[in-house]
Amino acid sequence: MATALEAWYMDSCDEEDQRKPHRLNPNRPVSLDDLKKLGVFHWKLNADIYETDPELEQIRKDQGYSYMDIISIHKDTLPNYEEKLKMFFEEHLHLDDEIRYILDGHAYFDVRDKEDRWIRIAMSKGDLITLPAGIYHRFTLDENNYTKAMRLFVGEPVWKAYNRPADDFDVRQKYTASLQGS
Ligand SMILES: CSCCC(=O)/C(O)=C/O
Ligand SMILES: [Fe+2]
Repeated sequence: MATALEAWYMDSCDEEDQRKPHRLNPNRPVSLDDLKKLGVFHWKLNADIYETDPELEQIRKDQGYSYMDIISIHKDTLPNYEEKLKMFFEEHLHLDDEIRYILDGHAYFDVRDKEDRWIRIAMSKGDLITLPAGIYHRFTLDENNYTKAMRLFVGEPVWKAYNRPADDFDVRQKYTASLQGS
């Protein structure tokens, strides 16, 4: 039985290990509907059949995700592992949507809500998530220190990240405008 995606408001993790859950006490869960209001969408798929999965094929067709590759994030497989993890955890935005499908292992995506508070999204095998262009976010492994993820993209991929502050980009202004009234 697939477990639902879990997300929660974070405590401050300034000094402490970023890989810990960093829940508030008491926990303050965030629903899939709350995430949708921020432009964050989720699908649960069967990652055991990702190479032939018709559901994944349909999503790629519907959303125009023409590009895909697979990244394995582990100290033994990812060149410049420490440096990359540090970079992924810097608060940033992209000019395009970020689309990631977890094929194995675990990871956290943190996104800012409308009031600039951090929400932590726990990703595990079978979770496909899309973060909208212009949202401030960051990424980390959890305490298992491993994930394998499919990266999807519309057209030729652009991985460039703009660290905060990046408020002058059109994409950021469009994103914040899209939150008004949501
Ligand atoms: C799971 S892919 C590595 C993380 C990444 O590419 C990114 O932009 C995180 O925000
Ligand atoms: Fe990113």
